Formats: sequence, C-alpha cells, structure tokens
Amino acid sequence: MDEFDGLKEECGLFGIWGHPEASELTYIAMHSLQHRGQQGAGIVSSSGDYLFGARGMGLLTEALSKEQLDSLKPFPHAIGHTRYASSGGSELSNVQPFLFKSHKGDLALAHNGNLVNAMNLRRALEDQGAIFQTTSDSEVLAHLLRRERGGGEESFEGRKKRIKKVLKQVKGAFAFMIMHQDSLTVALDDHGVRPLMLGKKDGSYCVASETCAFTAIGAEYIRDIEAGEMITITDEGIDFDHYTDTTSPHMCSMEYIYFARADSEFRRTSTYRIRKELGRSLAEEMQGIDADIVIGVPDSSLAAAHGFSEASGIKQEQGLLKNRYVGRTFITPGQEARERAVRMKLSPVRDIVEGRRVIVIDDSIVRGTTSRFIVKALKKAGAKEVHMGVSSPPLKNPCYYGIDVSTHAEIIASTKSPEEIRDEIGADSLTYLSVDKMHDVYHSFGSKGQCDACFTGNYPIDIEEAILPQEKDLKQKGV
Ligand SMILES: O=P(O)(O)OC[C@H]1O[C@H](OP(=O)(O)OP(=O)(O)O)[C@H](O)[C@@H]1O
Ligand SMILES: NC(=O)CC[C@H](N)C(=O)O
Ligand code: SF4
Ligand SMILES: [Mg+2]
Repeated sequence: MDEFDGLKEECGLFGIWGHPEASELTYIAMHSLQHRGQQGAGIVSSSGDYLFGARGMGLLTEALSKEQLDSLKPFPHAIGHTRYASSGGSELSNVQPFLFKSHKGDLALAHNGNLVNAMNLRRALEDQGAIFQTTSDSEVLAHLLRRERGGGEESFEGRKKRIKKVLKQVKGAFAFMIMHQDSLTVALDDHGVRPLMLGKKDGSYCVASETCAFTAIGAEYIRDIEAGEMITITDEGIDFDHYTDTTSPHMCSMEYIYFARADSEFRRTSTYRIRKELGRSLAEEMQGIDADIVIGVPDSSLAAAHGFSEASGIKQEQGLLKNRYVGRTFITPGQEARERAVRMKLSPVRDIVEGRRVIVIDDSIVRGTTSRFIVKALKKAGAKEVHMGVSSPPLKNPCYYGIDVSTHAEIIASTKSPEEIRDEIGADSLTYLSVDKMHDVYHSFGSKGQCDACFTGNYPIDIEEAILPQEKDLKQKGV
C-alpha cells in the first residue's frame, strides 16, 4: 500500500524483561503493532550474557521464520520493532532492532520517531573514524553510546549517566529501547512526540508503543511514559528517572486522529473515544448542513462518524465498504495508480445512499485522492448531495518527526484553500475541524500538550536539517 496511501505509518516498539516466554510474547505484541510499520520487523533477545537477533523485510509473518523464532525462545528478555522507514530506505540493513557487538558487551537499539540532527551527528562521527552500516538516522545513537563507554567495568549508575549524556545530544522525536545483556532502558524525547507505554505481564515489566500490545498478550497497562523520562529495567527491578528536566510535552496529534489503533489507550482513554469526540466537535461546526445519513470512511473514520451522528442526531449508516483484503498490492506509484487503488479499496453501498443527502466523515485529507473518489462514487451511486466533513484541521505541512505525510507539493491543502479543495473533490460542501476545537478535545482527555505542526506549521522542535526525512536517504547515498 505504500505507494498510494495518503498517510504512512511510523514504527512499533515492544520490549519485555524477565519472562520465560519473552520472544513469543514479543512476537504476539508486535503483531498487534503491525499497523505502525509493515516494511520490516525484528526481535533481539538477551540470554543475560549475550544478545541474539533475527529480522527480515515485510510484514511480521513474512519477516521472521519459525526457525528464527525458535532460536530466540530460550531467552528471558526481548525487544521487537515493526518498521515503516522515516529516514533511510526500506532495506534489510535498516530494519531494527540494530544489534552491535563489542568486547565491552553487546548493544541493541530500537527507535520510533525521527532525529532532526542525525545527519550532522553522523558527519561528525564519520570524521572521527566511525563507519556506519545503515542509512537510518537511528544508528547514530549506537555510535554515540559506544564512544561514551570507557574502558573499565561499568556500574549501573555509570551506564545511566552515559545514556543520559547521549540522549541529550540527539534532537527530534524518539521513543528508544536500548538493550544491554543485563538491562533494558527506554526513553522518550523531551517533547514526548511519540507514544510509549509501561505495562506488566506475570510480574515482568514490559513497554510498548500502544496499549493494544498489552491487550494482545494479556498484560496490565500501568501508565503512559512521560516526555524526558528514562526507565531502566534489570533483574533487580525497575528504575524511574529523567534524562532531562527541561520538557515541553507535544504529543503527535496524528496519533489520535489516524495512526493509533482504535482500542489503544492514552491516559486511559481509548483512541476510539477521542475520535468520537472529534466527530462530535465537527458536528457543531456543521450544524447548518442538513442531511439524511452520515457515513464514516472505513476504517479509521468510523469512530468520528459515530460521534458526529450522536451529536447531530443524523443516522449513521455503512454507506461505504472497505475491501479488507487490499492489505498490500504491488502497484506502481503515480496518481492514476493511487486512484485505481482507492477504487479497489472502497466501494459505495448503492441502496443506502441512493436518493439521500449524505454527510461523509473522513479523518484527514492529504492528497485528496480518497475524498475525490468517494464523492464521485457516492454521486454515481445516486446520492443527492455529498457533504464532506473532516475530523481534523487542514493538513498543510510535512512531518519531520517520524510520520511520512508526504511533501508540500503533494499535500493538497498546502496550496489550496478549503473552497478550492471542495471544488476539486466535487463535494457540495467541505468542513474541517478547527485547530482550537481539536486541542479542546485533547485537553478534555488530559493531554499535556500536542504537536500540531502539520496543520499550523509551528514545529515544536527546531528542524536543524531542513530536509524531509524521506529525502535523506538519497543524500546519504550521495545521489
Ligand atoms: O487524501 P488522501 O491522500 O487520499 O489521504 C487521506 C486518506 O488516507 C487515510 O486513510 P487510509 O487510506 O490510509 O486507510 P484507513 O483509514 O483504512 O486506515 C486517511 O484516513 C484518509 O482516508
Ligand atoms: N518511522 C519510524 O519511527 C522510523 C524510525 C527510524 N527513523 C527509521 O527510519 O527506521
Ligand atoms: S507534524 Fe503532525 S504528524 Fe508530525 S508529529 Fe506533529 S502532529 Fe504528528
Ligand atoms: Mg482513511
């Protein structure tokens, strides 16, 4: 689906310490995080003395063989990663967790997010003799960690100090899992852009990008990990700390709108409930529009349509069907191919929409391919009027923090006004949720602050390297 989806995912993390079924639980948890990355997957396990890894390209079930999984079974500690590339191409060498060997001990690393100073750090490290194996931004962390490691034995406090020092040097969005033979350290950047959750399974601590991973393995969801927090898990127990005291929470708004799974919880509220509330707020903004039915664009917008329906009193119907088997199709990129793909994916239910005034709720418009198709298809199926409601503000800017929302040139709202977009997609009206209303919803659920840069252009973390993550790989290859 990579070539034509409007929004592309990011990465999924899971880790568990001290459980007899660590690698199997990791595999199951990663399966529930598959929506966060489909390009590659890997697991690294620790025996307590050494680290062992397996990784591959594609979906989890294709990436790891039974033999690979069996080889990791005996080990009580494991971390896993599902990847969608943000910096560095989609190739095996960039699939995480990364595993490094040295006479001072093994190190594994998994990252969700995107570093905005990785190229500068990398150049400096290369000038000092480092040789990189990947084109991923994440690898710089491993080099920095190794360079800070002295020659002698390292105490628990010494290791924490070293990790803190390195975390202060990397800028951008990161949820990191850093595994040594005898410890697992997780850290969230000072803006807390990406989600990271703490859980417990049969007395063993675990961490995950989303709580749906805990549900999948029957673990207890303890709490959300906070911006700037650093947690270390060892056989002795768990240590809570912060790598910095200067934090400014700016959690990604798109996680709520689109990325996270509907059953995943943030501060104990499901994404489904948050999306429903976004839909309710949108209903307030569309009070003047009369319609017979409201339809959500499956899958991610059904919750918002539900909220819209509750607030407006307009009946919700399933007027669009999604072909659930269009998981991955190998179609060449380009607008025509994208349109064909949306047609394969979504289909109107004729006798539901025929002769009716329809409100369609989608969670976002990126290129406009989906809404253009939907309006045309619903009208062809006999809808009298088609009004588009979008449960997020106009998406205008690319993301530098780990989500591929494409480039300015491809984002329809970066150059066109809502009225021009309405005209282009052929809808009778088009209404977006306002930025303020979006924030009101998040605050009502206890958010400490949200990133809204793709809507407003206010990037909370300075973009040191003003180059889009998806263009970085070419630079690093010298193209
Ligand atoms: O304007 P566009 O470029 O077409 O992109 C926007 C569409 O992409 C996303 O859905 P997606 O197709 O990824 O599917 P999902 O909602 O089923 O996850 C999003 O929910 C919109 O429907
Ligand atoms: N989308 C992500 O979180 C990817 C992590 C990392 N930047 C990579 O490209 O591999
Ligand atoms: S720019 Fe948008 S997609 Fe990127 S982190 Fe901020 S809210 Fe999320
Ligand atoms: Mg969608």
